[in-house]
Amino acid sequence: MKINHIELKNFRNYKDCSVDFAPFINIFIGKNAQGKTNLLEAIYILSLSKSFKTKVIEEFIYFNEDFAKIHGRVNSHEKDIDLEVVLSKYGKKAIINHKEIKKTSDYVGYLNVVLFIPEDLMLIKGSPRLRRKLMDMEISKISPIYMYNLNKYNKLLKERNKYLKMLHEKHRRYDEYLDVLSEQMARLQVDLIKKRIEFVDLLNDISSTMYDYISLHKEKLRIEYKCIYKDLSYEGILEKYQKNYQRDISYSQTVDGLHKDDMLMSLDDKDAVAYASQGQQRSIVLAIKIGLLELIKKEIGEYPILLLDDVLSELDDVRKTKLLNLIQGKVQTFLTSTSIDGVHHQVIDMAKKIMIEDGQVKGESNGRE
Ligand SMILES: Nc1ncnc2c1ncn2[C@@H]1O[C@H](COP(=O)(O)OP(=O)(O)OP(=O)(O)O)[C@@H](O)[C@H]1O
Repeated sequence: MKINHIELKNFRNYKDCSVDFAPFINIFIGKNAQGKTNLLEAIYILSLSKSFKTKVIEEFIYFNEDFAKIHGRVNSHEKDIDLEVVLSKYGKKAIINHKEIKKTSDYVGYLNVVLFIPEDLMLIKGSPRLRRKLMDMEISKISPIYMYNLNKYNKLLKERNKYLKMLHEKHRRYDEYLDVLSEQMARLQVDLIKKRIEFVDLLNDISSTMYDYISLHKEKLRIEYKCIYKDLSYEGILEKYQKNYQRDISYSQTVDGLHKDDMLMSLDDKDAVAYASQGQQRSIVLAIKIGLLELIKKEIGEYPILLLDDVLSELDDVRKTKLLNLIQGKVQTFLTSTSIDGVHHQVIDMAKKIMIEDGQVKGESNGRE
């Protein structure tokens, strides 16, 4: 999978911009605050119709303009595809081959990306919400039905919490409507959790091998799904809900569910949250990101594209070299950097360099020029 070309209109600090990309490594080079990350963000939005930075649409639109447009030409499974996202005060429009797509789950999947940003280092020691977000995002890329059912589950969860709050405030006991919501949530969770477990098992297989390579065979990485339920059948999940109706009403909250699950990581069976050093955390995140590239390739038959925002400066020379070796000649990669002066690797030498200055492409060069 490759993105060959992008055009931006009124997107962030780009008034009008059009760039062709190289099939493997593209580096956006420029001083701070010139628009390198904005260009990466545009590719990301083209992929998922949402950003990794904000949900506020106005922030994407060039100051004082009415709309922003991102258009890209993608090649996937040897077919050319036109993707377009238009952002305005009326909302967001996602378009494939000039046809508007209403459901996000129908749009996602034509351009798959794996993103690696410095904040991802929080994945190990940060809140479980970050790890759930990673699982949900990545499974959604390979399974539109997962994304569709997860959205349904999240809507039901919101509705159930609102209802619990009302019951609590009016000092009422559970009723049939709470039964209906609980049944629907239990039914959806059976498949959603199964899919998460399958995904984490696969990620564990691939990422533990990657970790072994990155860490020079020092420790063994293990990733496991941590589920709140012991019995994963529909009846088992529903019974747990029914047993805890009174507790949920008094907390005005659905205490159990996949929205509380987690992904556990350990090194030589020691919990990474408690014991992993900074360097080990970097290696785990790197192993997970490379693992995701391989996992997506396994599921859909093509490598996704890789977006690295300011990541080279976060990695030491050994990890940098390992990463560049692994993606060399396989994965179309976009990276941002203020300078590549200190980075010595043939991947960097051969890359397409795109100079960014004040929301404009000020120069392009290929290879060793
Ligand atoms: N809606 C917008 N309209 C115009 N300019 C914007 C808009 N949103 C962001 N910008 C500008 O974009 C610039 C930031 O761009 P970006 O985050 O891509 O920088 P960068 O080149 O990646 O820098 P760094 O190296 O510091 O990360 C800022 O100058 C900001 O004011």
